[in-house]
Amino acid sequence: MTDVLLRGGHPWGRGAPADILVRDGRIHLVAPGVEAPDARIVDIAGQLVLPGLVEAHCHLDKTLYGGPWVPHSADDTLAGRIGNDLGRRAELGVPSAERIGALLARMSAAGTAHVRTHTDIDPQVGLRGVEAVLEAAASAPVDVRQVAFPQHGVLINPGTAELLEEALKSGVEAVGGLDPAGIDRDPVRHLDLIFGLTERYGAHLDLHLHDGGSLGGWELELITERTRALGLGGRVTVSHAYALGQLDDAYQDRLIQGFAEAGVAIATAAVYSFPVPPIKKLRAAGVTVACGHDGIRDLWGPYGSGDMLERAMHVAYRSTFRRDEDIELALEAATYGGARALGLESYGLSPGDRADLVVVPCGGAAEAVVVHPARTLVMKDGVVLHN
Ligand SMILES: Nc1ccnc(=O)[nH]1
Repeated sequence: MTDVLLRGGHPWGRGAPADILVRDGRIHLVAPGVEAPDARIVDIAGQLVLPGLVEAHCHLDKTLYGGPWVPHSADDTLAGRIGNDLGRRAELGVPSAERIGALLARMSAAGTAHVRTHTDIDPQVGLRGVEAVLEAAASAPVDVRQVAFPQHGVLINPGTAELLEEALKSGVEAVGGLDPAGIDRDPVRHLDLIFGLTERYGAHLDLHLHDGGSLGGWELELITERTRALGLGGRVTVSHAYALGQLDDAYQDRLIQGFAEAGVAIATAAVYSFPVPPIKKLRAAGVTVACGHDGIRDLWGPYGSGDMLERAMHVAYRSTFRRDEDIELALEAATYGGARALGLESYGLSPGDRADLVVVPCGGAAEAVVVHPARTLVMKDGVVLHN
């Protein structure tokens, strides 16, 4: 593999420009004035270099991306969306490895290097979604990790718990959950079940929590307690966590302190009208914050482009961030935060890290988020994919 020398860019966070020499899929050297006569040289003077973007919450298996436009047909309730999804997915050919592949290609072109996707598991679809994602991921220049996701409930949907376990046995790396109270009606049993699977299979856990207000707050307490008691810090993520943004400051602060101590991460998609979790407070307390698109052009909603810089803009905008240092927090969620939530190793812009890189014609992080211009260069494991 030929060495690649990215000349004159600004690696994010370094301040001064530096050349980046890439060798054998890794960052070999980051320094000014690197000489590498045998390397392929790419001049990126004055441009910003970011580590590969991390899509930490999406639903690849549900996507209609790459196919004809499908007008949105669900009503405006969670139950309505779930019912519409169940009723129409077969007719629309969901899950489709071809559609998933089209979306992964788009994500990669926009600089996404790592994806965590929640794949529906239920007695009707079985593990077909898992298989479709695996098939598409096998030929995509993106690392894809799946969450076995009980979209249609666990306790209320007999056979689902067994399928979750089967998915973990087959190598799916994380187990999911869904509104232990609002959907499954028994939060303690739901959480004990999915935490039990997490522990038994050495898995990660990433749970959807739409339940709002004090009910959601109480569920966040139960999640924190279990994470702490089982020593699963760093392996547990709560996705959405709308409740966090709805609670009073004192309760919010208590929950956030608990996440920091127990090692619970928060993933947000900054969706529609629900409050975004308080990212500044979470980060100030040392809690990992990740972000993602949620559904991209599927039966749950028509939006989403696959571009994580654009998604970071939505996160920043919905967080009412205006200052550069605040907007940068959204980019942090789309990069290092996501990497921590997913447990990625060798992620970053230092020698020894995997050479997953994105270059944008911007002076800094905030501009990259707000403008999210076309990518100058995308590199995955040392291979230039797009330049
Ligand atoms: N926001 C969501 C997307 C898909 N499934 C869910 O349960 N929630």
